[in-house]
Amino acid sequence: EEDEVKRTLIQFLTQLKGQQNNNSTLLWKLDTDPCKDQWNGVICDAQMSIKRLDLYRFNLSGNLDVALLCNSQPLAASLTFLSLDDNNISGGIASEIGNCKQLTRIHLSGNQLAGNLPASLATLNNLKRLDLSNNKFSGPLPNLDRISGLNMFLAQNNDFSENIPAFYFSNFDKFNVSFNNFSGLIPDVQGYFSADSFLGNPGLCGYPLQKNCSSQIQRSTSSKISDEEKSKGPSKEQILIYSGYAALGVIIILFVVLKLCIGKKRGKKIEAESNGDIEKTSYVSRESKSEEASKSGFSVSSENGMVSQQSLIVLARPVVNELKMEDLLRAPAEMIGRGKNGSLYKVMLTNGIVVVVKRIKDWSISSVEFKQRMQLLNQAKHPHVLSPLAFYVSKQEKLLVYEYQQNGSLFKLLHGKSKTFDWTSRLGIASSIAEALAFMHQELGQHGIIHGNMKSSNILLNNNMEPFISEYGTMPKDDHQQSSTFATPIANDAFKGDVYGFGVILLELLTGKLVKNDGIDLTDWVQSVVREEWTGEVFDRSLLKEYASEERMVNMLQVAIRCVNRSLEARPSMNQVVLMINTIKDEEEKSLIYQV
Ligand SMILES: Nc1ncnc2c1ncn2[C@@H]1O[C@H](COP(=O)(O)OP(=O)(O)OP(=O)(O)O)[C@@H](O)[C@H]1O
Repeated sequence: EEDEVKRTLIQFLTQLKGQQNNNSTLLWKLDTDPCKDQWNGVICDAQMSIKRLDLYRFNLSGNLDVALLCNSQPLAASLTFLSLDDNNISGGIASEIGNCKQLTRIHLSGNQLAGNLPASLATLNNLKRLDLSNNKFSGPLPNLDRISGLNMFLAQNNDFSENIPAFYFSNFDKFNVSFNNFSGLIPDVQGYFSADSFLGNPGLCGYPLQKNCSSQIQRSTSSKISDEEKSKGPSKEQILIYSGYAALGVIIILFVVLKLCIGKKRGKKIEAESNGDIEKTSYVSRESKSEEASKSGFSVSSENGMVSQQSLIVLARPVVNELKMEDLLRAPAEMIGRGKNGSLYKVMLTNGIVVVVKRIKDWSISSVEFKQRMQLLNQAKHPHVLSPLAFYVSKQEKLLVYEYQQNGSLFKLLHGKSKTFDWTSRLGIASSIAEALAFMHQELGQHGIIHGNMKSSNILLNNNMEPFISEYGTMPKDDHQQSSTFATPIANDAFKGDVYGFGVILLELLTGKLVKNDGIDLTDWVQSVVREEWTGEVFDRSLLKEYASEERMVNMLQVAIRCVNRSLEARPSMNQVVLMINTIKDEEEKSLIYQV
C-alpha cells in the first residue's frame, strides 16, 4: 500500500511539474519516503499519514490530475489540504475530487485551470476554504451551500456564469465572485459583503451593487414571456389542463370556506363556556417554561427576562445533530465547576450523549466577534484540541457546548488518588499537547486567538486516555486588550503566556506536584532545587521507581525550565518546544526498541 501511495504521488506530482520544469530540488523518488524523507511540499502527521500537499509557488506548469490523487483510497482518506496557488498549472477539476472527503482546504488560485466545476465538489462536507480565483473556470457554480462549514469562497477573475446560488453568507469571512460572467439577482448577502465582492459581472443586479434589479429582471422575464407568446398560443392540451386546475381551485376554496364557518361557530361556543380559561392557559405555559429552564440548572435569559428565542449554533453536526436549546434546558444537569471566568455543567441529553456546557462570565465581546471566533476555532481543527460542538450567544449569555471526556483532566490524573501514570504516557501527553498548541498558535495567532489559560485542568483525557486541550480561545480578556487584539496579529508575548502555561504542565508531569503547595510555587521550588544541583530530588518518586531514564527526564526538565523563564524573549516558541520534546521522545522510542 505504501508503495502504491508513493507511486500515485510521484505520478501526480510529476504531471504537475510539467515538461519544461526541470527543477532538480523537487525530489520525489520511489526509493525514499514522502514523510520520513520530507518530500518537498508533502506534509505528514505524527502517524506518518500524508495530510497536506502544499505546492504554493513551486513554479509548476503541468497538468492537474485530481482523479489520480483521489482515486487512491489511502490518499483520499488522509489528505486534508491541497494548495497549488500561484503556479502555471492547466487542466480542470475532475469529479473524482468528491472522493477526497477529508479535504478542508483547496487553494488553486493563480493558475490556468479551466472547465466547469464538478457537482461532486458540493459533497465535500468537511470543506472550509475554497479558493479558485484567478483561473479560467467557466459554467455555473454547483450548490455549495450544502457544505455547512464552508466559510471562504473565492472565485474572482474567472469566467463563471449563470446565477449565483444562495450561500450561508453569515458563515463566511471571505466571499468574492467579482469579474466573472454571473447574471441575475444577487442572493441575500445579509449585509455581510459589499459591492466589491460582486463587481465586474455585467449581468448581475441587486444589492449590494448599485444596480436596480427590478427593471432588468422584469424586462428579461416579460421579453421571455412575449417571445413565448409570440412563438405559439396555448395548445388544446394546455387549455384542458388549465381548466382542470381552475375547477380544482374552486373546489378547494369552497372546502376552506365551509371549514372556516364550522370552526367559527364552535369557537364561539367554547369561548362562551369558559371565558377565563384562555388567560389561565397562557400563564401556566409561561410558568412551565421557566420550570423547564430551571430543571437543567441553568436558564438562558434575554433582555426582557424571557427564555430567549435565539437558537443554538451547532458546529459539529455528526455528534450533536439537531441539538436545540430546549434539549439543553430540559436535560438533567449537574454543576461541575465554577471558575473565575464562568461555570461548567455536565448535561445528560435524552439521546444518551453527555455534554458539558460552559457558561462564560463577564466577557464584553460583541456577538458578531464571538461568532467569528467560534467559526475560526471550528476551522482550526486539531486531533488533540477539543472543539466546541455548539454555542449560543446573546448580549447576556455566552454558552459553549463540549463533548464530555470520561477520564477527566490531567490535573485529576496527576494529583488524584490513582497514581498509575508511567513515564511513556507522560511523554506521549507532553508531545501531543505541545504539537496541538503549536498548531493552534500557527493557525489562529494571526487572528489574535491564543489559549490564555493553559493548565492541567484544561487538558482532558478521553476513553482511550488520549489528551485534548480544552477551552481553547474561550478565555475572556481585559477590555483594553479586547478591543486592540481581536482579528489583528498579536504580539509574540501573548503566545509566550501559553508557553509558560505549558512549561508548568511539564513541571507537573515531571514532579507530580501541585502548582501551588502550602504557598510554595512549583516553578520557584524547581528552579531553587536545580540551582542547588539537587536535580534528582525534583522528579516524581513513582517515575524513579519504574527506572525511567533520568537523562531524558533531565532533558525534559530543561525544556520546562526554558518555558517558564521570567523573560518572555528567553522562552522558546511552541514550534521549538515541539522539536525538543520530539527529540526526547525519539530517543525514548529507540531505547525501547533496544530493550526489546
Ligand atoms: N469536556 C469536559 N469533560 C470532562 N470534564 C471537564 C470538561 N471540561 C472541563 N472539565 C472539568 O471540569 C472541572 C471544572 O472545569 P472549569 O473549566 O469550570 O474549571 P477549571 O478548568 O478548573 O478553571 P477555569 O475556570 O479557569 O477554566 C475541571 O476539573 C475540568 O477538568
